[in-house]
Parts: sequence; C-alpha cells; structure tokens
Amino acid sequence: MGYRVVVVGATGNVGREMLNILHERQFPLDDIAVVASPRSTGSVIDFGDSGREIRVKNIEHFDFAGWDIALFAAGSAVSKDYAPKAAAAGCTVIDNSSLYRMDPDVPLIVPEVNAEAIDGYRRKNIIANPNCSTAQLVVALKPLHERARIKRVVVATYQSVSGAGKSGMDELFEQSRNIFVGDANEPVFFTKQIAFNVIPHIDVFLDDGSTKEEWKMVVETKKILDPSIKLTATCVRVPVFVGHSEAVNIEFEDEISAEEAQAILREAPGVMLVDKREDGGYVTPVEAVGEYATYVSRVREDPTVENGLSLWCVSDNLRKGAALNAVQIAELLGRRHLQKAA
Ligand SMILES: NC(=O)C1=CN([C@@H]2O[C@H](COP(=O)(O)OP(=O)(O)OC[C@H]3O[C@@H](n4cnc5c(N)ncnc54)[C@H](OP(=O)(O)O)[C@@H]3O)[C@@H](O)[C@H]2O)C=CC1
Ligand SMILES: N[C@@H](CC(=O)OP(=O)(O)O)C(=O)O
Repeated sequence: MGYRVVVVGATGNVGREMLNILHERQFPLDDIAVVASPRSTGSVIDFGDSGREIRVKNIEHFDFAGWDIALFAAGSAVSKDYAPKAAAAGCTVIDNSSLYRMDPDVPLIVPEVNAEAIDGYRRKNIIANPNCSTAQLVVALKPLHERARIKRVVVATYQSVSGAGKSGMDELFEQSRNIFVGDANEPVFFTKQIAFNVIPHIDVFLDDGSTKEEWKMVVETKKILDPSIKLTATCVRVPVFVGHSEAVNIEFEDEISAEEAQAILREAPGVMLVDKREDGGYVTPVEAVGEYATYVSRVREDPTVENGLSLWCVSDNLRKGAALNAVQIAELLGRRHLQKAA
C-alpha cells in the first residue's frame, strides 16, 4: 500500500523535478495528481521517464480530501491560499515556498540535518522545505558543527538563474543569444543584464541593506542547525542555468584541521567530497546538475582566524535545494509517521 500524492506547481522547474525524483526513487505511490494554474489545465506532463503522462488539473477546482501528501512548489501566494485548505482536508503539506519556514508551528526540515524536528508537523499539518542556498549549506555544515562547534560562517553564493524559475532561465537564454547576434538585450525579469554578468541582488532589499535571500540564509540556518551560529551572506545571481555554488568560510570553537574536515565530510550523509588540489579536482555547477549530492571541494585552513576553514560547496538547486529535499521529507514522514507503505 502506498500514498496518494499531489504535486502543486507541477509544470514548473521544481514541480517537474519532483515528478522525476518521485519516479527515480520509486516513492511508494497509490495515485498521483499534478496541479497548476488554470493556464496549464488539461496539458499533459511526463511522470519522469516512466513513459506515463499525467493530465494537469486546475488548482481552483482541486479537492485535497483523500490525498495523503501535497508537495507545493508554486510560490508563496499559492501556498497561502491553498496549503491551509489541503492541511485541513487531512493532506500533509510539504511546502517549498518561504511562507511557513519561520513559523514556530511548522518544522523546517533537511533530513540529513534535523530529521527528528519533523515530529512537530501535526500542529499545522505543514512541513517547510528550506531555501535552496540554505539546504546545501547546512548539509555541509552539520557534520563539521558536530565535531568542532561552528561559531560564525561567512558565505558568498553564486546562484543559478533556475532559482528564479522558468522566467529566469528564459531571460539568460534570450539575452545570451541576443548579445551574441547583436540584438537588443534589455533586462526584463532581472534588474540588470544577467548574460555575461553577475548581479549581487536576490529577492527584495531589507532596511539594513541586506537582501531577503541573505536574511533567509541566516534565520533558516539557525532554525535547522543551531540558533547560536552567526552567519553573514552575500547572495549573487550568476549566468549559470542550474546549480548553486557557495564559497564558505567557517570559524569553529574547537581546533579542526583541513585533513580531519575532509575525512568527516567524506563520510557525511548527503555530501560528496571531491577535493584533489589539482587542476579539475573540484566540482562546478554543470557537473552537479541532475545529481542528489551536495559536493564539497577546496577544503583548506584559514590562517587569518583561530580555528578557521574555507570550502567550496555546489549542488543542484532544483534537486537538493527544492525537489529532492521535499521528496526526502515525504519519505521521512512516511517512515516516521504515516507508515502506510509496506
Ligand atoms: N527554484 C528553486 O531553486 C527553488 C524554488 N522554490 C519554490 O518553488 C516555487 C516554484 O519554483 P519554480 O518551479 O522554480 O518556478 P516556476 O516559475 O518554474 O514554476 C511555477 C509553478 O507554479 C505554478 N503556479 C503559478 N501560479 C499559480 C497559481 N496561481 N495557481 C497554481 N499554480 C500556479 C505554475 O503553473 P503554470 O505553469 O500553470 O503557470 C508552475 O507550475 C518558488 O516560487 C519557490 O517558492 C524553493 C526553493 C528553491
Ligand atoms: N531564491 C532562490 C530560489 C527560491 O525560490 O527561494 P525561496 O523559496 O526562498 O523564495 C533563488 O533565487 O535561487
């Protein structure tokens, strides 16, 4: 016996990856529904490479009663309108938007890091999935924190345009083409030219001069990993289609060598250490696409602070940053609470 699962926002970048991953991991399904806006009603989408096509339903007429789990990936406004309805109908919501992440009654889960926190999900019948940049960061930080207690993290992100949805990918593609052939290339979706450029601005500006993306990394890391960790982030959009990268500097309470950190990361759940200290002995976003792992490379001591390390971290933002993590949460929910599948 399996689960009846709904994917909301199934026509988007994250929703499609959810379908791929549910199929790849053979998630125990009794039934699956795919839901999006009225614009997509009636169109068909592939259930991974299973050969099965599923017809898209209109969220406005979808009844969540009788469904076990809904994976939401349609943005905060859709979650605000429909997640409480789904949850009240008895369908557990796993929400990819930022709406519920800091709600004290909603667990914010990265299964490799804080699986036990999922037990609080019954308060609202909603579980939140973190921001893509936070998810990969905490997977890399957790095993190091357990060994040497992290005091402070300084992170600069290099975030791909797929983090901004289909429109972001289209703009990078169109602009690159236009610049190449000498056509006009006015930015429409991003604030400045993204092709052959980088933009130090993701999400809205806050009063203190930081952006909301940067704030999310701070507060989500505290909620998932440890409230005592101090973190400062600079989030940057780069002309990469898929795969977020992060340059991370970490200050620990206790002494830890680069060699020991490498040994710990080599064994850590969700992490793949690729760190050869030679040409090509590190991972780039293009190589992380379609993979599950959070790749860590370039682990080295930082002699400018006491007990400091620097490292490079890369992951597929549509997978570990969104769809994979959401499916892992569904698997965890099944194992720990629903226990329907054999
Ligand atoms: N991309 C990433 O790295 C991450 C994304 N997320 C979250 O996932 C969400 C989706 O991201 P992404 O897939 O990249 O975005 P896309 O723009 O690629 O897709 C958006 C999806 O939402 C659907 N949608 C939009 N408006 C409505 C509506 N009114 N009612 C029902 N469905 C609607 C769209 O359906 P239609 O095709 O019919 O318009 C589409 O399926 C984000 O907004 C964010 O909250 C979270 C973490 C990381
Ligand atoms: N903000 C991320 C993706 C995303 O949707 O994040 P959030 O769910 O926190 O709004 C990016 O642009 O790369």
